[in-house]
Amino acid sequence: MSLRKPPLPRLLLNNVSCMRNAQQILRNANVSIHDGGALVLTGTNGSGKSTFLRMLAGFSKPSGGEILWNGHNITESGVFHQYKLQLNWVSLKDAIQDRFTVLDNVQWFEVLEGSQGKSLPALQLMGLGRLANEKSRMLSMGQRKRLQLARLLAIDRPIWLLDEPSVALDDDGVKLLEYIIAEHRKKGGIAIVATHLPIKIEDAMIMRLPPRFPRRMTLVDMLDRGGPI
Ligand SMILES: Nc1ncnc2c1ncn2[C@@H]1O[C@H](COP(=O)(O)OP(=O)(O)OP(=O)(O)O)[C@@H](O)[C@H]1O
Repeated sequence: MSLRKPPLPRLLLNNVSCMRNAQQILRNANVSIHDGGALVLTGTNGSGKSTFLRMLAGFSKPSGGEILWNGHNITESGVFHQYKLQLNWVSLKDAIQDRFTVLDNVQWFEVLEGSQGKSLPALQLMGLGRLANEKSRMLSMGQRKRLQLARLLAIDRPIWLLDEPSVALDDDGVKLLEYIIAEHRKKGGIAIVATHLPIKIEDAMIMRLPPRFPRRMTLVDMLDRGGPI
């Protein structure tokens, strides 16, 4: 009989609670994420998905409990310094400089990371190869999102925090997103995805955040009932 201990989860949320504007978003959550794992956050608009991701990125502290990376609390300054280098973040703010080329907008991040040679292949995979030398202001919303996803590939960090990564993507774009998440996980990477759109992520843990406010009748309900507005 083996007495070997099971491996530590790479990320562990230990009894974590989270507040925003003095309102509870998350209460006593316990989640373990191992290498290759995925967590999908769902919930209505304003339920706190982005807030939760920001907390995981260390931009805010849990109001209770602790977030452990390799068993260490990420809010400790020595740990945070290492932890933040593991993260790759896609948010609705795309940090794209319109006057730079598409390639520059990826390469700049790659250079900061101290690597080279991955930006163009990443853009090609995301279907933007032929636009690489165009100014970024030429890009459509979906193409801007594809550029953000190319950055994920060019920088190649193990923990991906993706806030609504499929917004503005067409069907092919969503398939590419699903593909790169699956490939990232095969290499042992972790994907944490906040979304209210369906994205196929195999064997993902799903965490549904409760609505922050009691639901009142909305315009959509009134239209469904066919009643007067
Ligand atoms: N910059 C901010 N300052 C103060 N409060 C904020 C800020 N951004 C969001 N909030 C509040 O925090 C709550 C959670 O917002 P959050 O953006 O985390 O929700 P979400 O689930 O990601 O929403 P959505 O689906 O609309 O993107 C919201 O109800 C909002 O009122």
